[in-house]
Amino acid sequence: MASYMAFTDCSTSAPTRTFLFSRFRPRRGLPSIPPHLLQGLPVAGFRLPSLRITNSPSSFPKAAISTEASAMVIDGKSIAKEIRHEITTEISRMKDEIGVIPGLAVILVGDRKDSATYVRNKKKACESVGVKSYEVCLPEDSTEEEVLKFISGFNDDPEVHGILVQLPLPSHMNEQNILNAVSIEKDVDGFHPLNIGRLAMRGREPLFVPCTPKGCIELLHRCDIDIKGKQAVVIGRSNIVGMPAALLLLREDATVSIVHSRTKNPEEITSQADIIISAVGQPNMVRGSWIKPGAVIIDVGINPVEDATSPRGYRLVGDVCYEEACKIASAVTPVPGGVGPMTIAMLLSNTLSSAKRMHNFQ
Ligand SMILES: Nc1nc(=O)c2c([nH]1)NC[C@@H]1CN(c3ccc(C(=O)N[C@@H](CCC(=O)O)C(=O)O)cc3)C=[N+]21
Repeated sequence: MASYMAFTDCSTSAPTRTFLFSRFRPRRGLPSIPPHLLQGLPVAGFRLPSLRITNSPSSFPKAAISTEASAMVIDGKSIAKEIRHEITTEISRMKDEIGVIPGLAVILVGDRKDSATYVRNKKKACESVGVKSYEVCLPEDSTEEEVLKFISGFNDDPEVHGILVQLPLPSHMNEQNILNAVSIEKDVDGFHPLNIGRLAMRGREPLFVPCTPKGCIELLHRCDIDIKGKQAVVIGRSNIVGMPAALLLLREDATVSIVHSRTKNPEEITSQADIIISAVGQPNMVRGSWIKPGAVIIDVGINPVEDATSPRGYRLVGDVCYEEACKIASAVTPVPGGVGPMTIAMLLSNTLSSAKRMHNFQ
């Protein structure tokens, strides 16, 4: 337990090159070129780090970083932008062909500053792609019934294709009752037990997959990182990230372990992973020694740490000690600019799919 929680500060000052993997996505018909084969090729103004092919018994990772190794930074912000662009195109096509505009309703209860920021960002993102957003802000001391009344109104509103209740809710509310009330056809967060249940079952399809885990997998796909047959470790077992991330990796044919606060040897287990998804909310918990050389790291943590030199008085760091990870991993997501922007892109994507499904629009 102690070793799990122990972390030391590992400030993020390492200069790293930002690299948009998605540029390498093969266009139709072209074979996929694994990044490790692109050794030394100058691409889009960047050179890939020099990679050494090892004789690792597992086929992954083939590339271990040599000398002053520097992992490729998975640019979630650019990839999310590319996805928003694709969504914008689809939304205008739908509007032109059937006159439907996807709508997303967001319910915010209370005055947590971080929640207000997230909701503001979601609204901005909706505007940027042409999703119509409906926002309800209720005071902290609202009753559960009041929230349920708004959910029921949005459930019945044909212009609303997605409903999101910003979490966490005030402690006097029963989160389960509230999440259960969202119609599964509009559950763009994918938090309804029926959607999670289907996600957990082979041969069943959820209507929606939770946005953050979906964003993690989308990053791997868009970076041409194979998941099938790989050892994946998810750190954290929350309903909204860890658990669904593990289920998604399993659906992608990874061999999945979940490391959590009662795991006896988290470092030993994590250091065997080809892919690590960390979602615990402990700054710098995952140290270099937890990382197998060449592993791919998706860092979901967004942790404020004090920083007098920053204008806000704090800065955001992930769960993973970024500068150590950069020396050992083959690819790593930064915080901010990694998974966060993908979460919002996936929310827009789920809202678009919902509108398409409701109107039978392909
Ligand atoms: N029902 C519900 N659904 C959610 O999806 C949900 C939620 N409740 N409650 C809170 C968490 C958190 N979350 C984030 C979304 C985007 C960023 C994001 O875009 N972050 C940026 C900027 C961070 C900054 O600078 O403040 C980044 O990482 O680069 C972060 C966090 C969604 N959540």
